[in-house]
Amino acid sequence: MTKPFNHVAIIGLGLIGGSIGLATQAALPEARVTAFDASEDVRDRARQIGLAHEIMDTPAAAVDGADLVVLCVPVRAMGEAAAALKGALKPDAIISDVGSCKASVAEAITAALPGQTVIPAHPVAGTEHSGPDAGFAELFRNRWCILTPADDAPAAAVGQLSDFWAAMGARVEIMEAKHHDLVLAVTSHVPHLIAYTIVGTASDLEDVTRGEVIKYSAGGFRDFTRIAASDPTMWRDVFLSNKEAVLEVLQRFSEDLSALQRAIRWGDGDTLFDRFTETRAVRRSIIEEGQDDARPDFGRRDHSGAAKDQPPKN
Ligand SMILES: NC(=O)c1ccc[n+]([C@@H]2O[C@H](COP(=O)([O-])OP(=O)(O)OC[C@H]3O[C@@H](n4cnc5c(N)ncnc54)[C@H](O)[C@@H]3O)[C@@H](O)[C@H]2O)c1
Ligand SMILES: O=C(O)C(=O)C[C@]1(C(=O)O)C=C[C@@H](O)C=C1
Repeated sequence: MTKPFNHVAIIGLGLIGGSIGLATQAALPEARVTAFDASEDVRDRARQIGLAHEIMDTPAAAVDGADLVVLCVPVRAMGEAAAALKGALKPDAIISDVGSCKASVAEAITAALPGQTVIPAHPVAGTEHSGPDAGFAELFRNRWCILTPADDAPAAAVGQLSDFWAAMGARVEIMEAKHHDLVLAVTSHVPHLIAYTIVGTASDLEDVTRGEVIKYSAGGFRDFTRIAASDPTMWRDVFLSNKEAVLEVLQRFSEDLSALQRAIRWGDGDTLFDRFTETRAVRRSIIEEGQDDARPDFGRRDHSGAAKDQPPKN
């Protein structure tokens, strides 16, 4: 176990920043937690619900004296958020982030803060909700947090950040940034694009079906609508920042979709049956790994902060 951080500063107090604020106060009671958000409304709300010990009105005040700074803003705002900290940081402060893609974010933060130790991270945990009221302390429990340090990153700093995320309840993995971006394009980014597409297509078809699409939506379509309700700013930024990997995975996806289309056209039941058998096995292995708690009702909070539902047992 490395030395825990004495003072954690959070920039951006939405779902992820707010959850880190709550989880840090719960898991590391000795640490001081300060924060800043660019929106005055968010800062006011964050003070009311206690997302940090102190919410400051400037980014410089929030990071003053901090030994860990976590940037929790949309990925294309990371460079600007980092630049706003210039001159206000302790020289030995570790700068991290939670962005959903890593190569472009690492580049932007490192360019904005030359000479500072930057260790990018991505907690692979979230919901379709955003904003300060969406945060909850248990979000990271038993979920992966992927760190993508540069080759020359100080091992002690990587160890300290790993221990911080372990204290948040996460399982920590180290990965190369470009590899992270390809893996997440497959497991998170393209699935979101597919959800946005099918829900958009169904909504366009409403003209033809006169309200029946929404009325009879159940099961599969409902699951897609949950994902397609995710924050537009966050996801616009993810697709534009992880363009190369997303386009590569989409190319493969459209070839596979064409193969299924062809099987349907030619009545090739074996191809369909074999594919669906393979995909069922993927689902079962995810459940066996215990990675199935991001489902629709798990982790939602009512206004008192109490959990509404627990994950159903499989
Ligand atoms: N939502 C998820 O499921 C999820 C999961 C893992 C990682 N992430 C990543 O976490 C980051 C934050 O996502 P979120 O879901 O918490 O978003 P969110 O919309 O809930 O919160 C983002 C906050 O950042 C603030 N902000 C924007 N620009 C700023 C700036 N320059 N300085 C200070 N504050 C600024 C906004 O006012 C907002 O309150 C993103 O990079 C996203 O890719 C999201
Ligand atoms: O559970 C959800 O709603 C999510 O979308 C979470 C999810 C994901 O795709 O797994 C979304 C983006 C993040 O970068 C990490 C996690």
